[in-house]
Amino acid sequence: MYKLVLLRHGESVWNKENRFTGWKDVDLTETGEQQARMAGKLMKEAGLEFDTVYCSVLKRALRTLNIALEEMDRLYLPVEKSWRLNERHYGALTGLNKAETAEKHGEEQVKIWRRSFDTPPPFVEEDNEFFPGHDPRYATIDKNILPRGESLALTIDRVMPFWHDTIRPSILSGKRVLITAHGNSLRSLVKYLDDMDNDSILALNIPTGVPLVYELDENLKPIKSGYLGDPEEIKAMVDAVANQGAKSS
Ligand SMILES: O=C(O)[C@@H](CO)OP(=O)(O)O
Repeated sequence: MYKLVLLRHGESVWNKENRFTGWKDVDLTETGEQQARMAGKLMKEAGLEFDTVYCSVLKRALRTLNIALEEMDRLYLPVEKSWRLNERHYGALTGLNKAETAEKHGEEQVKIWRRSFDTPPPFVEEDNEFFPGHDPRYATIDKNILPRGESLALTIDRVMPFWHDTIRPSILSGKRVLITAHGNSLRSLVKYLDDMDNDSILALNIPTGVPLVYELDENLKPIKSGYLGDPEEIKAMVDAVANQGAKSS
């Protein structure tokens, strides 16, 4: 039996401002830092140990990871960072307020953009500030594979090679793995692990800063999974994520 822990970053500045974030590299809020500390505390109390960690290259995930590892006194653990674990790229929606976008385009359209399986947001052109080709951290990646906007399906297409080539072999070699990433890159992994169909993934919302622990069999099929922490609080956090696309009035 293998254990795998998935951790979404704590609340970010743009989560708080209810803005489509994607690849914009925003920092944690104070609440986000507290959530990261709590995540570390819960993992420590649960007796979880890790041999290696995988994280996106965005600071909200990296800082969440560092705070949680500090809480566990495990800052020394090796961390492999990959752009493939980044949040899905929100294209031309990046930076827009989700409630205002719902006022303008309707809640249904915002739900389609946020949660449908394969409808991408409008793409950005290469001269747009949110095209990742301008960011030095992506300088070694072929411009043609850098996203200009992604549906969940497109996100899955770039997350899963990292799972198959790197994370899966690492787990199968006996390493205890923590993955710190984002709402939609983690939804991609959960969809795969739990073998969810394209409709049921629509309803899946992952709360910020709450460790999700999987027990996996020898073929990495889930035996069981669950969040660490108070179930009622977690439910409220999940509902809050789902409701981010509601009109404010
Ligand atoms: O804005 C984003 O990048 C993501 C995560 O915060 O939002 P959503 O839950 O709407 O996909």
